[in-house]
Amino acid sequence: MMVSARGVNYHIKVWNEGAREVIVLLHGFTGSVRTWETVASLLPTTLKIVTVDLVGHGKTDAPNDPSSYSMEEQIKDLENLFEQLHLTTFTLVGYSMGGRIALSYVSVYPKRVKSLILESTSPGLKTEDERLTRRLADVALADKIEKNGIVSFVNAWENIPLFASQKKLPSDIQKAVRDERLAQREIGLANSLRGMGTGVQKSLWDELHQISIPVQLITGELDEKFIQIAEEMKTLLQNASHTIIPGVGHAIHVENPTQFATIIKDVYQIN
Ligand SMILES: C=C(O[C@H]1C=C[C@H](C(=O)CCC(=O)O)[C@@H](C(=O)O)[C@@H]1O)C(=O)O
Repeated sequence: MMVSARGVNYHIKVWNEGAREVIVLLHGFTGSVRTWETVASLLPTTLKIVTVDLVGHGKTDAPNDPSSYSMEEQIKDLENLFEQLHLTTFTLVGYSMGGRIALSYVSVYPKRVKSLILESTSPGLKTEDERLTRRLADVALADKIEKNGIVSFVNAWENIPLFASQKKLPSDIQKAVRDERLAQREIGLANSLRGMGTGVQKSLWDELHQISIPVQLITGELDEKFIQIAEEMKTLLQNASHTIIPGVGHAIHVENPTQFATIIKDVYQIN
């Protein structure tokens, strides 16, 4: 379905519409609702699964103005969408960029979220120096995406060290990830980096202690950088656990969807 917020038309996919318990899943950079198809197929029909193509991604509009992609505008849109969809309470799941958005959403709009599951993500960067350096890198990448096109970008992106562990996956799974990325629009990815890249968003490190709901931090054993980030986040959050999934890297839901689905089912005490 398409739902409009602030004049941005969002594509939303829902499984099990009539179910009572609700979970909302937010994909990462270069992702879409397709990200969650395998995990959704492993979850029970008693769980309503709501997935959103974030601004500039999937079938959601990709505005030309980078300011439409700010974290503040994205979480405001999500609140608008959740209101329109009558989602009163749910568990919110975010992968990577989607995790940064989930954390940002909860920090501003806490009332709907019963618990958080954060996969391979961060609360932003602590210092202005780090943010400036990252902003420059992300803007350069954004310009490169627009100059060289989506195929060139995906060829490079799928080969960054963060995704090395995905090379051992079956070719059909690797192809599904690649096809999902190739289906993106250059303007959408470029403006996503410019508007809500890791270096653009404000740091939430000093706000983590205010989050009282249960937070499950999940990282892959092969993803050292985000293991360390999760370990530090855990010390600052009021009610957090950190699970390291053996033998996988950054995209746990891609590399071990069964384990990822089990973590979700455990939240709802579903066997
Ligand atoms: C490379 C780094 O940061 C990027 C990596 C992961 C994030 C993401 O959402 C990627 C999802 C995917 O392609 O599977 C992305 C983000 O948070 O926006 C980061 O730009 C890094 O080393 O931090």
